[in-house]
Amino acid sequence: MSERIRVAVLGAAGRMGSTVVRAVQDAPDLELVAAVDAGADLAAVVDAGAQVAVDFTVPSATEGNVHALVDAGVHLVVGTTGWDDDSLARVRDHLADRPGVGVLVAPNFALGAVLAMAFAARAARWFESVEVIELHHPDKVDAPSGTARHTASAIAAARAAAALGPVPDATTQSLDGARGADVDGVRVHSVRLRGLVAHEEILLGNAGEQLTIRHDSFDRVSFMPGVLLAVRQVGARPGLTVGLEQLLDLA
Ligand SMILES: NC(=O)C1=CN([C@@H]2O[C@H](COP(=O)(O)OP(=O)(O)OC[C@H]3O[C@@H](n4cnc5c(N)ncnc54)[C@H](O)[C@@H]3O)[C@@H](O)[C@H]2O)C=CC1
Ligand SMILES: O=C(O)C1=N[C@H](C(=O)O)C[C@H](O)C1
Repeated sequence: MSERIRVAVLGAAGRMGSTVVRAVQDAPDLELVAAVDAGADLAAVVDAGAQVAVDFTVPSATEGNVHALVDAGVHLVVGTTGWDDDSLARVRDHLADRPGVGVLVAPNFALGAVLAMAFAARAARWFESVEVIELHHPDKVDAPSGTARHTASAIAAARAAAALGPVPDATTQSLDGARGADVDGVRVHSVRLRGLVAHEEILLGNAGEQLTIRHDSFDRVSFMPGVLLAVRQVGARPGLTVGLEQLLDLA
């Protein structure tokens, strides 16, 4: 058997990080060499000889982790949310000075969620109306979800490419937030409910018909095949890759 990929997990005590630790330990071609959480020195990751680090931390920490480990020549798989065009551009610029290092940032590693986003973007040009609803556990720290932002942006881009006008909406809000957040002209609604894990619905409407695309992650194991795929491939993808769809022939 060829050499195992040496993997570090950042945020290892968290809901996702602890699930990734188990998945890496169970994968015969991967070796867990470091599992760190808040307060740990990232030098431990480098000293352990990690080739790939997986980051499931918090939006306020993830970009700093990425820059520090890119400097050390470690490839990164990032699932933490909070990324925007500016922070992604900073990583892209940094990677231009570190040829050979790869960073993959994906808002959702569940294969069904990635497919739902792709289907929604494909369908968007054929519908007058569209709204996105994301539903999560109440311990989630951010809203809207990274997945919902990514979904809405892709839908907006597809609508723009098809020269569709704005989504019709004659409503005046009598209470702020009643119509959800506006992501590139697409309304996004966030539900937080005990018992949920991670769910998304894309509603597409035309006169007399509705298409609903829904994805449910009932358990965090749903994210693991995508995370492990990214760990295995990121070293062969220098530069910045955004979205697991890039690895699934869906982009
Ligand atoms: N891309 C995807 O498929 C998914 C992404 N997520 C995202 O992953 C992130 C983590 O989610 P959860 O695991 O539910 O959160 P969590 O709160 O359970 O875990 C976060 C962990 O990161 C640790 N942490 C904080 N700062 C750190 C630092 N500087 N270095 C190392 N560890 C640090 C915390 O102590 C905690 O243990 C969120 O942004 C969430 O939206 C969650 C599920 C799937
Ligand atoms: O915090 C979560 O749980 C999740 N976060 C990601 C997001 O914000 O899109 C992915 C998934 O929805 C679970």
